[in-house]
Amino acid sequence: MRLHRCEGCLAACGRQRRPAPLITLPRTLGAKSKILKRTKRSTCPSMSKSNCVNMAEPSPPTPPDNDAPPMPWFGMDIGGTLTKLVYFEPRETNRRELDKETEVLKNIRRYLTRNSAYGKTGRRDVHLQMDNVTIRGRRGTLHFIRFPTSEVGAFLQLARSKGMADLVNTIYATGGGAYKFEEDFIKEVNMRLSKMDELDALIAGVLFVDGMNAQECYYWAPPDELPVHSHQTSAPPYSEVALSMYVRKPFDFSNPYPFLLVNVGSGVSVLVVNAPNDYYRVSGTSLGGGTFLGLCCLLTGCSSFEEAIALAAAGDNTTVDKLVRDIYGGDYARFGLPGDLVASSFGQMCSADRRAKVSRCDLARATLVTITNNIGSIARLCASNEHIERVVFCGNFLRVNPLSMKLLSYAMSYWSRGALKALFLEHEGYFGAVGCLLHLDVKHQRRSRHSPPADSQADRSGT
Ligand SMILES: Nc1ncnc2c1ncn2[C@@H]1O[C@H](COP(=O)(O)OP(=O)(O)OP(=O)(O)O)[C@@H](O)[C@H]1O
Ligand SMILES: CC(C)(CO)[C@@H](O)C(=O)NCCC(=O)O
Repeated sequence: MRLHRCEGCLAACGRQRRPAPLITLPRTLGAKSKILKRTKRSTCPSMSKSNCVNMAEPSPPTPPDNDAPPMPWFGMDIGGTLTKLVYFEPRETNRRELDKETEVLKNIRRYLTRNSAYGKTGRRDVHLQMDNVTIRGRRGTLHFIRFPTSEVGAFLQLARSKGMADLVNTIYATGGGAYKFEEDFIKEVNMRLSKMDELDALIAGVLFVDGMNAQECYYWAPPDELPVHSHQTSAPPYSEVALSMYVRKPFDFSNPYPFLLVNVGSGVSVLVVNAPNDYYRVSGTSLGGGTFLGLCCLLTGCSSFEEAIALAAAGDNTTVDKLVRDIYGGDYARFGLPGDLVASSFGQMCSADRRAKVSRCDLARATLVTITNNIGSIARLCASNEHIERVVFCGNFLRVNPLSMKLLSYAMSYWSRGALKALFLEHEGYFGAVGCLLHLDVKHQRRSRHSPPADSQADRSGT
């Protein structure tokens, strides 16, 4: 069993990560989520606590699937900032593959699974690895790899040097980069990109991963779980002191609909999800993770997301922002605006004196708070317009960023007087790539079995 490492988590959570239970990928996306939901609630014995412990027991052998697409299986999400690659490593090699398995395939597997860093910027998120996943009757491990999209050229060179191009002629890809870099893939490594819509892939990935990992969905709350607006503490409820008390708790997402999905990537998309194949994009904002990082680089001279987050964690936004009390001298009680609330983000920075005194950490913190609160406000308005109570935040902006998660949790709860719940997902920014990997299954199936087109958004996507 792997010990969960909550990267960047302020509190060392030290909880044990359970191996993912055995799930069979169903035939269509529509059926898939229904089956996953049913499985998670009742029919899959491995989902119960005792059975999850039993996952260490030997599982039945994987049935041979002569119809499966050839290995290696990848799903790729080429986003505005980061490219995410999900690799399925089969546990056993079937007879057909034993005959056929080339040195190249073995080398690729070894290279991907024995390293956690690739070149200068590629990283495998080992703590997110999912063991004992079953896709198309094949049991194996999902590996999660990311690199900056600006390094796609280096990735293509690596793919060529590892001989991947000789083995794989089609990569299943999503995200804007699947369109933008299509010709580069053909020119550089003679690989075709089979494209899937990024929001279809995102939802398919969220439902699949949540179905496999009982601990996927969680929330942050004060230890006593009292609604945040009823707290009577000396410190403002959104201060460092109050937020540092928040603890992470698992949330049972087995009955998810409807929910609002807020994907905070470079930009932000807000989706209303009513059912696996019934969703729409209700809103979005260009003020997202890319804005946070871009502004932080400009204002502080930092050069990485991790550095920006570390600066923000050590900063104080009240030296940068203008608070209600800076304007009113206290609360604006008539309309319920506490004195500690930010009245104007960066509102102090018009003063030359204050600019001279401000620190890099404070600037990073104010940038984080500004972007996070804006996303929170948009999400809250969308949720109340759509009469939705559960707001699920995902995307890599939340990576190693518990501060934003806690701020969002506080804001959702406070401004809705406890009606809205902010939820988070462990595999943050990888769902699009997972959705793509599943699409590989659906597409191959359709090609090989001549089955009628599945009634799913994924199947209507521009592939
Ligand atoms: N190592 C990192 N390098 C750069 N940005 C990072 C990193 N880790 C987290 N981030 C944050 O994640 C954001 C990108 O998130 P994500 O990968 O979900 O979106 P994307 O797919 O690149 O963008 P979009 O969906 O808008 O095309 C960045 O803008 C940044 O705020
Ligand atoms: C353009 C996408 C969908 C690319 O992932 C994303 O960055 C986004 O949703 N941006 C916000 C665009 C808007 O203002 O609605």
